[in-house]
Amino acid sequence: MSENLIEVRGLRTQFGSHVVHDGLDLDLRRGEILGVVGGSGTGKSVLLRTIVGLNPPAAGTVRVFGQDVTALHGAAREALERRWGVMFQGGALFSSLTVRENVEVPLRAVPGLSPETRAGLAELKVSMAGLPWNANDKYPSDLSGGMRKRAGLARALALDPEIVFLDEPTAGLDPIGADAFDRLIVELRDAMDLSVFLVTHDLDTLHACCDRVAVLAEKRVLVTGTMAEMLKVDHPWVHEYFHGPRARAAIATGRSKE
Ligand SMILES: Nc1ncnc2c1ncn2[C@@H]1O[C@H](COP(=O)(O)OP(=O)(O)OP(=O)(O)O)[C@@H](O)[C@H]1O
Repeated sequence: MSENLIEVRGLRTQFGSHVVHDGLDLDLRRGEILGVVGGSGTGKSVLLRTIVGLNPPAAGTVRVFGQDVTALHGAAREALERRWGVMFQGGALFSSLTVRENVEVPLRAVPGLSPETRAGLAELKVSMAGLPWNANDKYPSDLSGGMRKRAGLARALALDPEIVFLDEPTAGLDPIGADAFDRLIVELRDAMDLSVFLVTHDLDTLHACCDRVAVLAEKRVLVTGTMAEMLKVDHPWVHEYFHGPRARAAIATGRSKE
């Protein structure tokens, strides 16, 4: 059985009296691309933010690489954070920095890197994210939405992470751009031995990339499994999502892993 890099157990998250998650369990296995889906507002982004320690849970445990995220502080916490990269929705780039400088931000935490080495490493990640050489000196405002997402991905890869968190990477992309991004995710997973936590609404992405899917509903992970297993789940939202017209269109494109 493969090792779990992330283990969430009995998670409760809430804002005031608004309970977002209650009794949520989730695993991310080493080497897999896990798609996290659910209706709008079911707490996919909050779950991502909670796992990376940006949102303290009200109850439950979040273990990443076997360590309790909420219990670590200082240097131990920073060391853990260096083992993952996050691509937030919209890229979350610094608008006053060029693409290269944005990717250099996480590298500044690495002691002993000369400015030239840091710039070289950043340029390598920009290239791995599929951006042309001349993108390095551009500002986020000079880039298309798809290029901004690739720049956000390059920054997430800056420290050679073991886990990458992607929040709706294909949202807002045209179908060709989204297709290319899906392929890039799989290529990078294979090339860099990544494990990927991927929040998405995009059924094409689930078909093209994901080894397993976790469905958020009723404040928890209602079901986890392969796409084939999702088709057999007898729950109204899950059935509608995986059998609706968009699901049929995604299957018809023939990009399915299976
Ligand atoms: N900082 C916050 N303060 C208060 N409520 C919040 C905060 N962040 C998120 N929420 C609420 O938590 C719920 C889940 O939000 P979240 O963004 O995780 O949903 P989502 O499943 O990612 O939605 P979508 O698919 O629309 O992006 C929403 O009702 C949202 O309003």
